Order: sequence, then C-alpha cells, then structure tokens
Amino acid sequence: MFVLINLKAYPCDPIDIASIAAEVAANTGVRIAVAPQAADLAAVAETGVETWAQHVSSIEHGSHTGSTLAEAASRAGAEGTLLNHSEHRLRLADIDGSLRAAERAGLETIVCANNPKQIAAASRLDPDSVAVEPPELIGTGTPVSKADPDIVTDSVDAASGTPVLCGAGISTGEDLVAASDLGAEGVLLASGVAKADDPRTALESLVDPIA
Ligand SMILES: O=C(CO)COP(=O)(O)O
Repeated sequence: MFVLINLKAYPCDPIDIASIAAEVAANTGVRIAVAPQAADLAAVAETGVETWAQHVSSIEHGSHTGSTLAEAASRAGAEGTLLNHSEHRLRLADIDGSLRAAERAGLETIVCANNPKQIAAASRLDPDSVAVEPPELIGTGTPVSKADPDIVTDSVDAASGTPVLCGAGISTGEDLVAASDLGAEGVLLASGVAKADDPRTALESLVDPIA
C-alpha cells in the first residue's frame, strides 16, 4: 500500500512531518510520500522522504506568471504530483495538459476524482494512478472505506486496471486495511497526520498493520 500524506495548506511543520515519514518508511518498508506546499518541496525532499507536488500547471517554460512548472517541481525534488484534487479542480483539458507536463518532467501522476464515473473518465487520460475522494468525507475523520465502501470497489471496477487509491477520513490502521481489502492500492490522507497532536504516533499506528 502506498501512503500519500497531503499537507494541503495546514499550519503544520512540513519538515518535521517529512522527517518522521522518512523514518517510518525506512523502519517499516511501507512506501510513504509527503505532498507539501510548492514552496516547501525542496526542503521536504532534503529529508529523504518521497516528495510529491500537490499540483502542477498545464504549461511549458514561458510567460506563465504564478504557475507551477512541472520541471521546477521536479528540480526541487518532487517525484510525483497530484492533479485535480477536490480542493483544486481542473477542467478536462487542463487535467490532460498537466498530465502531459508531468510526464515531460518525469513525475509520477495521480488524478483525483469524486466518484466512480469521474474515475472512469480520469483513467482514460492515462495517469499512473487515480484516487477517489468523496468531498463530503474529506476532513471529517469518517473513513471512505467504512462510510461508503461501494465507492471504492466501484472505482476499482471503473478504473479498468489503472491503480486506484482512496482518500477522505483515513486515519487508522483499520481504515488502511479496509481500503486494501476493497482493492485500493494506496490511501491519500491529510488531517489524520497533518493535524495530529503527535504525527509520529499517528503515522506509526496507521501503517502498523501493513508494516
Ligand atoms: O483530501 C484528502 C487527501 O488528499 C483527505 O483529507 P483528510 O485525510 O483530511 O480527510
């Protein structure tokens, strides 16, 4: 199982969480990545943790003020990028453009979607993986793998072989195992670690059943 911790714009210490994630990944053998703010990519990558961008723009080098160039994310140490997160929705043409930009820069890609129908469409754009995250469960602590297990199994069917991650409300090892049992190959989570009083304990207990 791949565990991707999205730090969003939370007021956490990205370096502290990245260092913890790097240690827990090394100690357990579980693949764990951290997606910080774009400005923190290089510092997070320095910790040795697998580092992901939260987004890259659908652009090439040129006159694009305020954009996130895929090559710049890669140069800062990103190995992959999320696209179309429910808090950063893109138009279809821009998802496709950002996917091509990420490919050009050698970034692995995960396209997020709300539901199985969108997962089917996202898979057709040929990302490395897709992630289903029902927006109404994001940040609630109620795990998608328990609250709406059909959304995960239907997404796995709809993805036609593209690996599926799931996210929203995932915080415990039990949630992780439930996601795996439903066919997910990984989880996206944010508040369960980024807002935890003790991120190390939160992350260690999350991966404990698969370590
Ligand atoms: O949006 C998410 C991960 O990208 C999920 O957020 P929570 O883990 O806070 O529900």
